[in-house]
Amino acid sequence: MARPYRSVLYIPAANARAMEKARTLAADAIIFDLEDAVAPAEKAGARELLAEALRSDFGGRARIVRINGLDTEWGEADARAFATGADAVLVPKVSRGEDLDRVAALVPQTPLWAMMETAGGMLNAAEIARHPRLQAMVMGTNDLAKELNARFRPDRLPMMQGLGMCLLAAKAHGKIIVDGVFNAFKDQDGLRAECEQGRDMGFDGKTLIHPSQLEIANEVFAPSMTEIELSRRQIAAFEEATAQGKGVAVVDGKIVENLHVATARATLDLADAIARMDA
Ligand SMILES: CC(C)(COP(=O)(O)OP(=O)(O)OC[C@H]1O[C@@H](n2cnc3c(N)ncnc32)[C@H](O)[C@@H]1OP(=O)(O)O)[C@@H](O)C(=O)NCCC(=O)NCCSC(=O)C[C@H](O)C(=O)O
Ligand SMILES: [Mg+2]
Repeated sequence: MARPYRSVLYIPAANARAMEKARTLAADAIIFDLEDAVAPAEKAGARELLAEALRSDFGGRARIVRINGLDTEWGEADARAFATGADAVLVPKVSRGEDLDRVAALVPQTPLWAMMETAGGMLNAAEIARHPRLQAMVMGTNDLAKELNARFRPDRLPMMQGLGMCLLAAKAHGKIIVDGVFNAFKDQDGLRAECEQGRDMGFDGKTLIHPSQLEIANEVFAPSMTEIELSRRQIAAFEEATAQGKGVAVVDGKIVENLHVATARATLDLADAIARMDA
């Protein structure tokens, strides 16, 4: 990853004040939402407001625009309006690779992100992940729960199969993947637990709905000082072992092989990218 995606904050594109506030918030990326967070009567106005907002600077924050589906009356105009000027266009409710083709044609120069939030999308995750224009997947756990008629549980058991299938697909094709939102935005302990679970599974970060969620996501999805220090020692020990003609080193009583060194280097690369982002 050339940049971190620890915290990916949704902002309704009809909310001028929140968009202005975003320029000062510690979000790695912002999803400007034209879809579910904007009422039908506000869609056209939100599109214009967002186009104007994107003409000025959001610092190093990645600017993602979530358009309406092309099966709605707004989708095509959204895609045309943000064919340039955003860092990516996020397509809602992607169920097959071909759902990305039409948007790709309307937006020829901008990377695509896909909302993974339908039962079909889970089943076709590999086909979607291998789409040549796709850069990232975003879990849409609210829509997925609705389609599955699943209940929200702290352990997210009903979501696990879908989360796992999308993770496997994204990792197999080298794509970024960001976890779904935690709806109870005043529950900091619940958010931390869900971030920890997502980090343990391998997600690159979490989508968020409120600024109060940024700090926890940024902390949980960043390498800790302990992980950074261990990575440095693993790399040094492995290089020393290699210089002595050995293929394996031992650090803290655990073996270190070249695959562990690859993980250690990725950890340090991410820490560097975060330091650049926070500078
Ligand atoms: C949830 C909210 C409606 C709460 O809004 P509000 O009551 O205004 O919150 P606060 O009074 O606590 O706000 C304090 C200040 O923070 C600013 N604010 C609030 N939210 C945001 C935000 N998302 N980004 C930037 N700034 C924000 C307020 O303007 C206040 O600022 P100030 O006046 O200067 O003090 C609201 O947070 C909200 O609308 N959140 C986003 C909701 C959203 O985008 N939903 C759609 C995406 S989720 C989804 O669809 C996922 C997926 O598709 C799925 O299926 O799961
Ligand atoms: Mg959704």
